[in-house]
Amino acid sequence: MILDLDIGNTLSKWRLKDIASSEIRSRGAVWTREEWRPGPDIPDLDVVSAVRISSVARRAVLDNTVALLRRQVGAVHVARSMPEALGVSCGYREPGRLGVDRWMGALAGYQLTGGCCSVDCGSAITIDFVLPGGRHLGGYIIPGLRLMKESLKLGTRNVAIDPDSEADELLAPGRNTVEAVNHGIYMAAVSAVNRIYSEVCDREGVALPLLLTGGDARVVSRGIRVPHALWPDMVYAGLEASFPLTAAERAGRMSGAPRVPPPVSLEKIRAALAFSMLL
Ligand SMILES: Nc1ncnc2c1ncn2[C@@H]1O[C@H](COP(=O)(O)OP(=O)(O)O)[C@@H](O)[C@H]1O
Ligand SMILES: CC(C)(COP(=O)(O)O)[C@@H](O)C(=O)NCCC(=O)O
Ligand SMILES: [K+]
Repeated sequence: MILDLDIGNTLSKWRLKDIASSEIRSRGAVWTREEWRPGPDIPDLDVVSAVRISSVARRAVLDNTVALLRRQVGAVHVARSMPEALGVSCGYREPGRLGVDRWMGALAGYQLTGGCCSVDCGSAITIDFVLPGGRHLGGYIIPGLRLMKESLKLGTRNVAIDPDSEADELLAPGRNTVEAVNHGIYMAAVSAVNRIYSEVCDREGVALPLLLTGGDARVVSRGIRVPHALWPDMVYAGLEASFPLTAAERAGRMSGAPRVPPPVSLEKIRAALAFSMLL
């Protein structure tokens, strides 16, 4: 089995993938802050022959995890942000400083679409752009939904936004503190994504496919006006592309890759942008 780890600042997600069939056998998540105690939510390492890790957690967390795994697993692959990989050139002046999750998303997104905007809605919401031809432009980082909520210190942090709530409900003015906070942070997030996407497509003169991933992607997706696709396993797909271990991966087929709707025309994006600037 292959153990894939996506270690974020909030949650450490894992999944077990069968090498022969390329099937995802099980998955789980543990809080990144906590020690990894053996338990139902930790994978059984005895069946694991290879591990692939994307980590943005503190260096110590990664080093401990790798040391623990290396004692029990033959091959441990640690992803790093690079100046260039799989046809993508990194837009950061210091490529090693780009979050590995963002780099994995850029690689997977480019492999699937040939150029895209990739949005990861996690502890932070990151928005990256890779142009057709593989030039990564760099991107944007804004606080994630939970961080925005906590920063308000209004004691509302444990009320998550229901991903299935009607989008227009979230547009309405809140009529109590929880609603006011949830509607406010939702509007902040979706307004930023819609505007950043439009501005960059306008500046670069190309309407890019839009991909969303991360724990809050479903909530944010409800407010994204332009056609887009949800890809929960997008960071994992970057690991598959970087360290292909199964026949399907070597054939460039990434697990859970969504059908990506064609973007609206550049003219429409520009018209909407101009209109929104008038308001
Ligand atoms: N099972 C879950 N437990 C806690 N938070 C979750 C869960 N599923 C989704 N979320 C939401 O997703 C966010 C974490 O998303 P994730 O992409 O895993 O973050 P990161 O990669 O930064 O650790 C949380 O802040 C929360 O809003
Ligand atoms: C911005 C991030 C914290 C987002 O991580 P996440 O929300 O997935 O936990 C992560 O990509 C990171 O640590 N980046 C390093 C700084 C940078 O990308 O510029
Ligand atoms: K993430």
